[in-house]
Amino acid sequence: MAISKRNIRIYNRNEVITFSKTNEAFGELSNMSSSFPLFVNDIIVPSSEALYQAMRYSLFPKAQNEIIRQASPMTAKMISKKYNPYSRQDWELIKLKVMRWVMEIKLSQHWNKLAPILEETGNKAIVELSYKDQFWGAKNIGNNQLEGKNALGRLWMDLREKHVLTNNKIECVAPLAIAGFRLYDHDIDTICDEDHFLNNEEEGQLFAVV
Ligand SMILES: Nc1nc(O)c(N)c(N[C@@H]2O[C@H](COP(=O)(O)O)[C@@H](O)[C@H]2O)n1
Repeated sequence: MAISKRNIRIYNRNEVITFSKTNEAFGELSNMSSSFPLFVNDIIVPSSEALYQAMRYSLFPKAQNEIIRQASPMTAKMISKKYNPYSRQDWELIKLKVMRWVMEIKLSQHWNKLAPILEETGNKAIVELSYKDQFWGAKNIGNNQLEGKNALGRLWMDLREKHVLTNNKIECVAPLAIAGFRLYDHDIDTICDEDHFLNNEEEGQLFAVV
């Protein structure tokens, strides 16, 4: 799909942190990672990709359910494609806000894993390296240059600056003020990190007392 030239960035590949495949360096930052399930309205959503795609159909619970049932983030995206004609009409206008909301939940609920990874990126630009997606990522244009809007990388950089570098953990994520922002026919609650996902050390301590 052609994208407007506004907000396009060019990065020198040698000067930035890139992520692409989930099993490679910084792959945790990809929405295609299945290691970061999310907890929304008492529902476990297997990946950030599934949550983002499900919100595209926030008035169509059947599509949401089929997307959220997928353990594989890529399959969730593929299932979502099938329902594209039933997308929210305002999707192109709200999708960046929705992605930001999803990423805040991911960072908040997996702070112990993700904050150190974002810290490790220092003050370098973070870029989602893509073969074709110049909206969410940037692609190789030769001469060690990457070109794209890199929306996902830029959202991570903003979260890094506002929360990680200032050690300002996100405790609660408010729902977006968007009409019909619903999951399975219910309004979305403010989502507070109540340790739904204990890390191994915390789990060990819990079991040690009983
Ligand atoms: N692995 C992968 N393959 C693609 O073909 C992609 N376009 C992406 N990008 C990710 O897809 C999500 C956005 O989906 P929409 O194009 O808005 O439906 C987002 O998670 C991108 O990071 N990844």
